[in-house]
Amino acid sequence: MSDLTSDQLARYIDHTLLKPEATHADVEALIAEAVRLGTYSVCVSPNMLPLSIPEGSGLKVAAVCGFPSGKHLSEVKAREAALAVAAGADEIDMVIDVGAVRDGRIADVQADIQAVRDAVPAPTVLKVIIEAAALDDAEIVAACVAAVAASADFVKTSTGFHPAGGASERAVRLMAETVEGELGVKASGGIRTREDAIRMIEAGATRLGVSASAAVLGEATAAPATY
Ligand SMILES: O=C[C@H](O)COP(=O)(O)O
Repeated sequence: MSDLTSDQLARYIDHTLLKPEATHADVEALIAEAVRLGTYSVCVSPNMLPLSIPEGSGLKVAAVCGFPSGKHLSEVKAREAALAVAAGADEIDMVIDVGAVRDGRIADVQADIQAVRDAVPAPTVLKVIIEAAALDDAEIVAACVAAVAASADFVKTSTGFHPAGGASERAVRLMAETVEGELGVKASGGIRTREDAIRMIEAGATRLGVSASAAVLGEATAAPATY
């Protein structure tokens, strides 16, 4: 994997801007940078949709849902996801109720994911953010099993906003082992360098959520994550 070209690495990346203070001008700049870098998609907050994606660019649009706490009612998440798809989202990155996993209420977690899945069926891609840094190994496995059972398309490590931290190789490896190729694995949160990105892919990530994409693709340097 260390011999991936920057173009190949870019195709793993959801170029992400989820800061509360983001403006429409910031999102326009994100799109322009994504097209220039050749990333797979842009990932934005749902109220920034619809986006003006340059024709012929092939750039996909991802929107988050229940972000960042996951403590929204399932009906609210489902509606939020459906509205985002109606406004042009190809992919939905939803946050689960992390506390429900820690309570052992896995049936509730599965039902929450299923509510969103039912609201945005295929071909919309559904990613399930489990906030792995806030879970122990058994909880990570349980959350991934719930995502598989609810027919999600990806499990995703992190929102990038949790004080416990972002993606770790250990969590990515455990998530990849659990979903056994049935679902994709998205590593996100704290990926700041090409080396970080390659480590995540080698651990089993099939997609990366990155705000510092220019740095990861060798065009700049990024400040380290401050978890
Ligand atoms: O998935 C999205 C994350 O918010 C990206 O986190 P980051 O800003 O640490 O790259």
